[in-house]
Amino acid sequence: MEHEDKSESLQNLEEFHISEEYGFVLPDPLTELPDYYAPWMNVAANLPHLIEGHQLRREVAKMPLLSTRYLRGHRQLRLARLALGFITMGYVWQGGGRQTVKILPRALAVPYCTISELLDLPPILVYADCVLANWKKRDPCGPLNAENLDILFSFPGGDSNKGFFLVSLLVEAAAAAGIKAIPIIVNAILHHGLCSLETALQDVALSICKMREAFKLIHEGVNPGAFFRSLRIYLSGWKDNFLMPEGLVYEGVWDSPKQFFGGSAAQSSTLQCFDVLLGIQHSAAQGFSAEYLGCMRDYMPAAHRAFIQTLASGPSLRQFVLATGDAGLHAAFNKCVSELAALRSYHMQIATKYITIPAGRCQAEQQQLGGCVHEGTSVLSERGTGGTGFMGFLKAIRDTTRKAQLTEQ
Ligand SMILES: Nc1ccc(Cl)cc1-c1cn[nH]n1
Repeated sequence: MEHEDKSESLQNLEEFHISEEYGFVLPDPLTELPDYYAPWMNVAANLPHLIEGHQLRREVAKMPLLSTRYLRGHRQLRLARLALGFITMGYVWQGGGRQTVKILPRALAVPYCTISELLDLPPILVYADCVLANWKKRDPCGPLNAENLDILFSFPGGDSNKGFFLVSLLVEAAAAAGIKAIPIIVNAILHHGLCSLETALQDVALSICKMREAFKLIHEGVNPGAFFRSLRIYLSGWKDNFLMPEGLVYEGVWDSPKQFFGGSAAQSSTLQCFDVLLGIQHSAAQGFSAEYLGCMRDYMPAAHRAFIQTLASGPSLRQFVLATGDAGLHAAFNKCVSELAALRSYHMQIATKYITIPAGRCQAEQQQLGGCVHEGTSVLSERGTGGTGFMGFLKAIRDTTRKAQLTEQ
């Protein structure tokens, strides 16, 4: 397809399930399903209580095998997937990683895999579930801000769940203005609109700066110990995880166990979108494979994956800016790169506070008291929620981002 055609297809963000106001966030997620699905919704709504009371596995064993035929439309499918995803993670990790299970019962596995196939997403909780679709406004007419938001489902870990998922949501919402500028950028390249291009790049840079500002809310919203000891465990996956070396059997779906990565910020379409826009290509780095980021696209909603792929196959912004030799465009492009690098540096600071430092304390406890509750999950203390060598991963992508600056003309 010629660049012109691609530009046309990128102009209509709605076609890619992207909202001008919310970006990749699912606007106005549903909060209820038809009463037929009450067995799912009741368990998902009471997950922290059921897990802490060691009652979840018993409740799942009682769950009927429900048909997915009464689910209507994208939002009902997303809500059903969200509920089943939370229950699945709770079911697998309720022992904190020490008493893992090998089989997901069919009452969960069959509908979860059916819905996941319809949405072209893996049968494991992903960023698009727990961040992009796990929210509601307290006052529907009110603003999208921390005071007017709540989450739909939680794991054990108290209010830190709400803080973690809602701060991530606000980071994604801050990106909306930058994502909205992408079709303008592509159009400007194809029609040599240098002024509109410079303005659109300034919008992208400002949007990324606002993402970092939103990220700062994590300090008041999330307790490091609650995140490290609890929430993080429930976001873990069963691929490259020594606690579940073979993966998980999805009873009634596949005979052999399957492996899937845990939730990760690498599943954010926003970050991969800005990388593609700016021509930033990440390679292999300590603790994670080069194809990991590519693989994470399979953990994004299909329409968002398609947007990134269409953008990647379009004209190169980097080459265009270089070819113009325009100082204003050069500066605006580099401002986008420096803001993205600053966001990634900040992410490293947050990971240090919420994973590296608590992990060090946990290991010190192990040595002194002979038992840190997470000794069975020590591999995760070296890794982020997505099961990767997380600090090496974060540093590598931050450093690659920094190197993407256009050098002096
Ligand atoms: N913010 C997030 C939100 C959801 C999930 Cl699943 C993962 C993360 C994450 C992991 N590492 N940094 N952020």
